[in-house]
Amino acid sequence: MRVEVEDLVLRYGDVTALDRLSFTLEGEKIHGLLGRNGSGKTSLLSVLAAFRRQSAGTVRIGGRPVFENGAVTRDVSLIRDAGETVDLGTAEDALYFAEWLRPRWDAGYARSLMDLFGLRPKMSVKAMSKGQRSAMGVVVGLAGRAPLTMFDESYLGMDAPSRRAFYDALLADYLAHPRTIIMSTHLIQEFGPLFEDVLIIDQGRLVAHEDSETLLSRGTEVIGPAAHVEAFTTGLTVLDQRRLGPTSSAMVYGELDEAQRAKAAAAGLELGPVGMQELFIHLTGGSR
Ligand SMILES: Nc1ncnc2c1ncn2[C@@H]1O[C@H](COP(=O)(O)OP(=O)(O)OP(=O)(O)O)[C@@H](O)[C@H]1O
Repeated sequence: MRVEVEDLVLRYGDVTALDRLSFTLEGEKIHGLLGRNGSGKTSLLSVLAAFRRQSAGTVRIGGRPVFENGAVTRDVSLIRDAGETVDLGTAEDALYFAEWLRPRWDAGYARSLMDLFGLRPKMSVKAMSKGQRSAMGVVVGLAGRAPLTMFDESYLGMDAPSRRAFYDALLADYLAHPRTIIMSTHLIQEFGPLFEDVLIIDQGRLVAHEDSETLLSRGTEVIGPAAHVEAFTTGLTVLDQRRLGPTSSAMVYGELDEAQRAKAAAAGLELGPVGMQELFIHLTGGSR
């Protein structure tokens, strides 16, 4: 599902939550949406799902405007952090309601996901714990198979085994039924390996949009004798530096060319990868 966002602005009174965002998502991929608290992730997903109308700019999904357009919103699903179910009735009622709203609903798959997360059909939705509500949301999001499916920190309250189950189920179902998935998360180390493409926003603006491989290739860890590390990294963007006795390690940002790699090898330096989380911290300005 093609998602085109152009000069998107969303204001809440005096607060500009999205500030002229532009990007295009193409093909069926799992996209990671990363940003610090208050950076505008929920605001962006809410506009894509037509829960909110933008203040300015355009949003097209599958080439069509999304707001108040039932033909498009049927194909779009946003699961927010506390799940996406009404507080009335039982889990079974919630599934019935979800099926009614979602044309690609797979009832058998929904039942098997309920089992996976230990949810019983007769459970009252109101009495569910935070993690159970999130799991219920994940069931609705996955079994709905919407061509554009978005999860906004949908795992909140879920324990580590349940999050792992969500990760595995999402990946398996995406491979069996490719679709466009956007997932916002603060758990970058945990969910980062799922992302083929990453969008990073900060204060309502886009600071990076790249495939994960390219993004990761911009960071390198340089390890070796302190004086050699220092000489090698002079003039480079150093994100972080640590020293342990005579050895030092520096994290540098920016792709290294062949000549630089050869120079590092000649100086006895080891070059290694940097994690997505470190790059994210750098791109969004470190501590404020
Ligand atoms: N209903 C609202 N009314 C007024 N301001 C709002 C409203 N919702 C969000 N904001 C503001 O808009 C900005 C973006 O908020 P948003 O919830 O989109 O961020 P987020 O990236 O999802 O944050 P988090 O990671 O903390 O969930 C923030 O400054 C927030 O205070």
